Amino acid sequence: MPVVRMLRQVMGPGAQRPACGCWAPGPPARFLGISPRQILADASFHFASFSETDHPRVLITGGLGQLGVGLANLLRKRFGKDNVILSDIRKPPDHVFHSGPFIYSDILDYKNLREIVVNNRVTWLFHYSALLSAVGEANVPLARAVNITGLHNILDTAAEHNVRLFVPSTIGAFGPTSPRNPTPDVCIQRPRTIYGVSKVHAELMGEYYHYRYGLDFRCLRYPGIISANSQPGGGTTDYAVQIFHDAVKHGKFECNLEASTRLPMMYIDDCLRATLEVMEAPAESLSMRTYNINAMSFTPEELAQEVLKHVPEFQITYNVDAVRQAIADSWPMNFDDGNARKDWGWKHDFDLPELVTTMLNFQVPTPEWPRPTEGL
Ligand SMILES: NC(=O)c1ccc[n+]([C@@H]2O[C@H](COP(=O)([O-])OP(=O)(O)OC[C@H]3O[C@@H](n4cnc5c(N)ncnc54)[C@H](O)[C@@H]3O)[C@@H](O)[C@H]2O)c1
Ligand SMILES: C[C@@H](O)[C@H](N)C(=O)O
Repeated sequence: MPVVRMLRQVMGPGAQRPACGCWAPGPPARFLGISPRQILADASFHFASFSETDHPRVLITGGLGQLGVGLANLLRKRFGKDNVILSDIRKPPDHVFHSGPFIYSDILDYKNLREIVVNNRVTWLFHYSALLSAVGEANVPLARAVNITGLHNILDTAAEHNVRLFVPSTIGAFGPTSPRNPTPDVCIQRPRTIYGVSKVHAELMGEYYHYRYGLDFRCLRYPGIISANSQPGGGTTDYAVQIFHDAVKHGKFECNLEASTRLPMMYIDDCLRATLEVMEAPAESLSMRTYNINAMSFTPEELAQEVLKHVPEFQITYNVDAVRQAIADSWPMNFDDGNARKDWGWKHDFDLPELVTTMLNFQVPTPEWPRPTEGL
């Protein structure tokens, strides 16, 4: 069988005529380096996998960060424990290792990625590996490798094996010349961090692979995400997580952003639900492939006022970190997510008062009120 015909079988008819109606003559050149024998083996594997199960077979990269374990919990409830594989380059804690499949995966290792996708018959991939805004500025070469080269490996693997791909973007994909209040889906994007540049690159490359090769690419721009039982990975919005721990433990908090710095934020349960909802949305409902999502927007001062309602002795002081402040000053203050609400029915559950109550309840579990399972 000619190589091109076999590749079309692997990628399916959607690969030839994507939603845009343009013709996608074939996969990227890297695919054509595969031997025909290998393609044949992979092709029969795919056909078997689609007929065997209604549930997607999921891989999460970078799954041991702030968001990945919560996402795995949510998806395992929905699709079954064994259908969701968490992966990372770090060693998982015991409770994560025993909660479902976990494997080592370095997204910079293209061959290993392909093996994982083929051997596990992966049909959905959530690509969470990244260096966030502040740690990215501290190590630009590593951020460039992980966030850009790693993304290329993911895109090629997903396109080659007909995998539906979710890549999160961020408020950090906008910059000082973007409209900031509110920031619409489509506007000027000239971020000034390597993190932001890599995320704009991811948005554009994913959309390009969609139109050119039929890749089922879906992307949400997340606000700063707030979670109680997972630590943030070195971003500009991390203060909005740490404040709750310090309020309960010490009754005070030293903030590394100025009191008036307004940023869009979201509770983790809303973020993970949005992620599942956009992945399950019918393709016809998606007028775009990259959407803003939003829930609330506040300053450190406003957050502190809300905390004060629950912790009357709470005090906030400010010791501004120049790097984080410059980043925050270039980001959106409010996010316009009207398209997500219109196209696939996005609706957040948590506003600021519910967020603060929930976060503080997590910090002080009582015997009568068992700790809820976050991210489910
Ligand atoms: N948390 C937020 O507030 C937020 C907001 C917007 C977007 N996002 C996006 O969501 C995704 C997940 O965010 P997070 O907060 O969980 O990030 P995180 O920094 O907490 O976790 C990232 C994970 O990637 C892993 N990683 C690093 N290099 C890797 C490599 N070479 N191969 C495989 N894994 C590697 C790390 O070990 C880490 O566990 C990221 O893409 C991030 O940009 C997060
Ligand atoms: C906003 C988001 O992308 C991340 N929390 C950061 O601050 O870098």
